[in-house]
Amino acid sequence: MQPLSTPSTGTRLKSFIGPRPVQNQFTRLAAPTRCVYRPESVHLHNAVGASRADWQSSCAILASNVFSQQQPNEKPGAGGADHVAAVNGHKTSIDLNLVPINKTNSQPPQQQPHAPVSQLSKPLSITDLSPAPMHGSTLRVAYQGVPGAYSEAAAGKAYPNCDAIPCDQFEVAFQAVELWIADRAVLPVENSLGGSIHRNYDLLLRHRLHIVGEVQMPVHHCLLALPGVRKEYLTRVISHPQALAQCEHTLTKLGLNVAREAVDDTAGAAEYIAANNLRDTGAIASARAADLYGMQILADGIQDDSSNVTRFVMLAREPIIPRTDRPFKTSIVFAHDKGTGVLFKVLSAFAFRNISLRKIESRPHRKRPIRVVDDANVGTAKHLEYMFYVDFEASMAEVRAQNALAEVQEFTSFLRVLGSYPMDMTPWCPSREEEEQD
Ligand SMILES: O=C(O)C(=O)C[C@]1(C(=O)O)C=C[C@@H](O)C=C1
Repeated sequence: MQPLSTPSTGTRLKSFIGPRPVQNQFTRLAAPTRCVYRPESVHLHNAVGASRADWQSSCAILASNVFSQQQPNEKPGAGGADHVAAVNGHKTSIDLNLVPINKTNSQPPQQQPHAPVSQLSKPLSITDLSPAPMHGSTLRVAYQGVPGAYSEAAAGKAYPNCDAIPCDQFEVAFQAVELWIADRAVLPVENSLGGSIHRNYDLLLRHRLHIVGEVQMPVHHCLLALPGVRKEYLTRVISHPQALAQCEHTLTKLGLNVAREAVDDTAGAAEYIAANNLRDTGAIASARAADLYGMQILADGIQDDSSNVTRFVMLAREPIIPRTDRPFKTSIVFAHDKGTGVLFKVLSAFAFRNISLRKIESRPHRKRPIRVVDDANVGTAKHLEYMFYVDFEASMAEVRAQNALAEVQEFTSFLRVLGSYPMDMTPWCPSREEEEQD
């Protein structure tokens, strides 16, 4: 991909979190578009504190899609709602009036209550998942970092030929989409070596964007320095904290006696060294960053594991219509007030429907960090409260997923669907190191 910069700003977007300056590039850009578009920005799902009724209506909207998507012979997962009611002793989704399961599944196709196939609009195609931008030009995709960052490459993989818009913080990328400066954001959520990028989990909850896709990218790190600098001259190595974590052991094995310092992004580290002519400092970044900022590669493939991969999510203002003709993943976040075995019950809502869970993450509940528990015999105890993020392998267009969520709703005080989106099924690409060995 050619070097990209913000088409409209020519520079990286900066945050205006906290007191806003009277005028800067960001506010100048944001103000007119915000007035025009904000009222039209309708969201199916709600942020923290959303009522149950709101969520139910969101779920009902998603549920209505199932009638145009569901194949006549599709059944919910083995051990459907009836089975769950018997095992868990909780109400099934039939009581919640979300999906009339019995009718849908027991009647022959011609008697089903939903629209006949002939009445359906034309089949959805891949372009429905990545609709053309409203303004009719190239899709604008916000990412965190500067050109040469892995996130920029992920934006290019998710949306080939997009205009990638560099942002100096994750939160700015969220804001860029919310304020219509960008059409999408592509942000990292987890890495095979470094684990979850918690900041983005927290931001997903604080903002109202929807996950509309995911891409997984092999991450191949290099140790960069200014031309002529040798490894022995380095006293520190700077990079994104995830990149430092992913190369921790290799840096030691290289015999580098260096301080490790975290900066905002990998390519930004290379840019900083070049801009300040720092001959004692190395950067962990991509080979493309070396090209862009005139750095030399001192060591190639320095990640601790050659199968180092980062998963990115694509975010948009509106959700996509979930489908059943390809593997989908759904991401939810929930909290519960109290109760015994709530987590077990929630997870069993998926297990009994044969829905595989891909990931569970818990984060401290910002609004209620601590709960005081009165226990007459023992005294007052304090528990941390958590938000739970779960990714499961099913589409919200599937009856079994809707029923699972209807049941989860019974146990939780807050539930939000972050997105139902196609899974990245791209065959694994070996890293350059592995290719060379073949
Ligand atoms: O700094 C970058 O280049 C990024 O794109 C960020 C980021 C991350 O946040 O995890 C992305 C992929 C790699 O895992 C390392 C860093």
